[in-house]
Amino acid sequence: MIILETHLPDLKLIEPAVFGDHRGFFMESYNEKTYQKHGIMQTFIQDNHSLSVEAGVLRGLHYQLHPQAQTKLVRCTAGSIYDVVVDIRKGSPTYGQWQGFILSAANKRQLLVPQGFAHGFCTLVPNCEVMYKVDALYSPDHDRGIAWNDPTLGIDWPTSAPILSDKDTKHPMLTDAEHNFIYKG
Ligand SMILES: Cc1cn([C@H]2C[C@H](O)[C@@H](COP(=O)(O)OP(=O)(O)O[C@H]3O[C@@H](C)C(=O)[C@@H](O)[C@H]3O)O2)c(=O)[nH]c1=O
Repeated sequence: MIILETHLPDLKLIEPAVFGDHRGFFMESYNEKTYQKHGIMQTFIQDNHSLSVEAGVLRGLHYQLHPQAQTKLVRCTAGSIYDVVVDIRKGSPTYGQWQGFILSAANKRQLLVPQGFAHGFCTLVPNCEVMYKVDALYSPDHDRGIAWNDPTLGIDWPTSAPILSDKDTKHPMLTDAEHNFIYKG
């Protein structure tokens, strides 16, 4: 397993070890001891799985407030997505900056999205399945979002006319969004 550093502090891109043979492949998608050896100390307590049927489905940008803030370990197990995170930690040297990554069933890359980041993705092909572990339970009362098309963020999404949930059409811009994350350095 290899950890690739990113432009945003604490955000990690992970390339798991994949053992291919004539049958296909085997990989550990999570191993507590191995991940802890690489500094990923979170205790994951919920697994999520979504299917997006069409290309151009955009889910995001989402986060949960403290005390239900979530670290997410995200991967794409079918198809290919453009996965985007935005640093919304007050005092962070990269506050308001975003970075995007292609996660796919083929590249098997995982993104460790720390607490204090808004997260979203856009599907690049039909029938994308995304699976992710989180270290705090889902809490609708703490669930928040930022507009995917906030012009101050300027995210370069693969489409300008995505397929959205009703909820995702109504999020505020970052400057108006409620967020209570502090960058700890
Ligand atoms: C996120 C979530 C949703 N739900 C329910 C609420 C709702 O009825 C239905 C669909 O929820 P949503 O529309 O919020 O699903 P979705 O838009 O896929 O939300 C997800 O988007 C990505 C980008 C993330 O980062 C995730 O943390 C999560 O926010 O599933 C749960 O029961 N548990 C959960 O953990």
